[in-house]
Amino acid sequence: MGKVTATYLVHEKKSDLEKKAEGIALGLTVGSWTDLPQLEKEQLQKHKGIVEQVTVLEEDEKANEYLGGSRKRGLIKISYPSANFSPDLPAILTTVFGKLSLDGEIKLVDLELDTALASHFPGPKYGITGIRRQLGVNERPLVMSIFKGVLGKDISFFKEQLREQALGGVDLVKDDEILFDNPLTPFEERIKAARQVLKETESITGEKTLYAVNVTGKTRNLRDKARKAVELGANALLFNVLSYGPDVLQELAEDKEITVPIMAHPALAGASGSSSLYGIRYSVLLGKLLRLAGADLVLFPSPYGTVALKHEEAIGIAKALTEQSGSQKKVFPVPSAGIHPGLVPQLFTDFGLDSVINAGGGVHGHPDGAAGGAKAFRQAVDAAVAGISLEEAAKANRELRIALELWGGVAAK
Ligand SMILES: CSCCC(=O)C(=O)COP(=O)(O)O
Ligand SMILES: [Mg+2]
Repeated sequence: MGKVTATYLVHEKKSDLEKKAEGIALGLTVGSWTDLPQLEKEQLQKHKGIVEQVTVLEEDEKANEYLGGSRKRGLIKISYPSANFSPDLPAILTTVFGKLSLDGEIKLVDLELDTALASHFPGPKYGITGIRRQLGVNERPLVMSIFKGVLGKDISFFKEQLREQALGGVDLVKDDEILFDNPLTPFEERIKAARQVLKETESITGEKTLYAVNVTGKTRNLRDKARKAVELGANALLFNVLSYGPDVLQELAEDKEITVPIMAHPALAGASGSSSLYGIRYSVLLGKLLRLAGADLVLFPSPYGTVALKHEEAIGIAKALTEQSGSQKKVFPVPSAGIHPGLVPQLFTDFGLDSVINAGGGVHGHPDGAAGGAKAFRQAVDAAVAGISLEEAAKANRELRIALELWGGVAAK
């Protein structure tokens, strides 16, 4: 019989951790157990949660101080039989962390699906290899930029900004996640305009650029909107996955007519992932779950910029996206937020060749404009891959030199 196994970090005031674990395993499955007649116990056996492991950890002084008293701390691992739920993310999440997420100091820190259950989640359609194949770029991290300041501007502004970014040499350009359908830059117009601009820039640079259009609006319209985007020539989609739920992403990712990579934005993730006591660990929320749901690229805050995650958390997300996981394709990690060319060597050290360097302000804020900003990033990436320091590379690369003068450089640790 198949199963899903969840690991929780608990800070427990009252019971010992073994008792707590047994309470969860029963409470989330068959409920009360001990008072039932033998026959009923046997019938329920196949539905009962199993406590797989309880690991007692040292108490955390900071957590105790915050919670106002001593707490037993530990990891509890419980498996839930597949007989209890249908093979979809809403059912799995409700089983392992539905009511439980409301029950005191408990955080979901890992989730493992056995092979039978995982077979219901094909994962990314394209992943790292598929996207590299589309772009014809294999030897370096990709560079992505973000439209900025488009709100209140019309389609000619959008086209000009796209042209600059693409001429500077970025591999992908994405809408900002806060750009929704609007009269000045309507969804379909953006796609058509991008198609025309990127055809022109490719004829100049010889390089392909993907544009990820933000698929937004009511859930009931998303699939048709995404299909229409593809029909109009969109070559990637951006999706605010947590505003809708991972199952909605899965619906888009598995649709046979949606034949372009999907980029997942982490908007709202902090509400579930930022606490050390509650919620869902980022490596599960933005890593495992989004890979299961079929994201081809996942954005998350890097450890360095304006909105920063702890180093181990950012690495944990990237690991969940890229480690071997059955037959699922690997997903591009996109560490983001406040990124400038001076951070590239450190990002390359942390996230490696198979990652995407992504920036908005760090491209548009360049004194030479977005084209200069994009060039500075490409120069920094080439230097990092060649093992040349940014200072050395800046001697021969004007745009990089200007960027370093403005934002500084950070030597990789
Ligand atoms: C919080 S990760 C997503 C990054 C993002 O959407 C963004 O707009 C970053 O812009 P920046 O100017 O900080 O590069
Ligand atoms: Mg943004």
